[in-house]
Amino acid sequence: EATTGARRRALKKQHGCLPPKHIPTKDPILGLDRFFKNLKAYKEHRQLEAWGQELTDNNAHTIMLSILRQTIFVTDDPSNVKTMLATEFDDWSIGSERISSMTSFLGKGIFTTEGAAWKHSREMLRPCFERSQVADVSIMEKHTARLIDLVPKDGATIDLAPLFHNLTLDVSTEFLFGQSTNSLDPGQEKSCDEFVEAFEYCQDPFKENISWFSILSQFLPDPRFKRCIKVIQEFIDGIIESEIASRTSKPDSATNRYVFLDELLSQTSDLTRIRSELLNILLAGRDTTASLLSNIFFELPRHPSIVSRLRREIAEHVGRDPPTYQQLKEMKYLKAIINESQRLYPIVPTNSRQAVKDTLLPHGGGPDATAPLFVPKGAVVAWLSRAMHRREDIYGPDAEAFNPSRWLDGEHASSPLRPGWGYLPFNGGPRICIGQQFALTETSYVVVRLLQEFPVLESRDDEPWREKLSITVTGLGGAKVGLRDFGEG
Ligand code: HEM
Repeated sequence: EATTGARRRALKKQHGCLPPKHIPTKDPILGLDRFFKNLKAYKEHRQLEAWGQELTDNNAHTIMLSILRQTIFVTDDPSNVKTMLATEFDDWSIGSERISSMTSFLGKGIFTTEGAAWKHSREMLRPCFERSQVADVSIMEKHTARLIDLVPKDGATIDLAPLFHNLTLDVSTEFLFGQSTNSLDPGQEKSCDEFVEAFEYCQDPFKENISWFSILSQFLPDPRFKRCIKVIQEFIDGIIESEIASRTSKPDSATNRYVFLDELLSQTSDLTRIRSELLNILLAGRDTTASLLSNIFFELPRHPSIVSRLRREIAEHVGRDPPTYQQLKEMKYLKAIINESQRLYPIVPTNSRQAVKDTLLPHGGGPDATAPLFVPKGAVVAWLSRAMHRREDIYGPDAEAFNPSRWLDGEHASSPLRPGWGYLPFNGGPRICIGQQFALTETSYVVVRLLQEFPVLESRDDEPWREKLSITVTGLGGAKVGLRDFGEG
């Protein structure tokens, strides 16, 4: 029997692996200097940039770091990411940390499981998403119209970000549960405020204020967290029960609206399972789409010529009526704008996987990190989509600029752009975002409707984009704009 060491040496030799570029810390035991550097960057809202800078400073696309006694590899190399997410999918776990921290809040569902349990979730949910695609647009009009009602039409400054947040919550709950939180409707009694507050509390581990106390409190019991979980569970259970009751009282054809929960009820009768899947999807789909919309409305008013071209496309494809699903799909420039926003500001800007056995990555070894890399069982590899999306060797020398034309063949110096695994807003491989189409439809719909409604769109903020980082990232400054409608005449 070969020892682990001998086996590993043989594996490295066989594949020509070289040692990684290890970035030393001043504190060699805990790596505390790096920890404090990260904390400082986080507080200054430039953590993502600082991580990317670490790669640039070391002139390598893959490095090895030690933080608080944990060794992690950091990469912005597309072939490494492809290996973890697709080619060698079975060698990689979503990580014990993610599973334990998120299961307590979301339960076991598509986002928090792996292996056979995850496969089962994915198979059960896929048809629900496929069937929902065309129906989405009808849900969106009602909520978008409410958002438009709340926007001042005389050019007064408004931050659209909180409204997008409410919009995606109202749309997601209507789509998933058949009952909307209606947070944008001033006339509705807010019966779900308690649920919304509890859901938001559980989602943000640092409660937006990272400090010594908030870090320490991660290790202390949190009675409020427990109370919030109870509120969330009771709220969803109530919805599931009322949906079951309405299914029994009405035959299938009595309602023609699409409800995800109905689809799910026809696949399983396990209520705990249904509750968990709904929460998993609500978490995955809500803030992400709201942040994407905010980022688009951060950039658009800063680029009047891009807005003019988009308006021409809307006029040609849609006119003044609300867009159909088919029309949205045909709008190439709109798609290029969404792509470009997700390139510069990917909503899931960094992610990681943990090796479930000794394994290999194609790059990361040797002084220039281009030789194969040996990764021991248990090691964590983080990838930086934000840094990868700004690589000049993939996107050209203007990689830091917002320029949707780069996505249109023949319109940019690096055309045709085919970034492959160098562009990953929704990840790739078997765990690719299952709600991608839903998110793109919702985003496209809202962009088109707002531009149709408001011929004037002005920026009211000259700050650069800065990050507000939690599990996902959103723009700290939101989307402050001034809008004017067509007026009375
Ligand atoms: C702009 C919006 C969105 C972005 C950027 C986004 C991004 C992502 C990414 C990067 C992942 C992979 C996470 C990982 O494996 O570590 C993911 C997974 C997932 N997303 Fe999205 N997402 C968006 C919207 C949505 C929407 C609207 C839904 C549902 C309505 C949704 C449902 C999911 C689910 C259920 C998963 C887990 C899939 C699995 O593990 O098999 N997402 N998303």
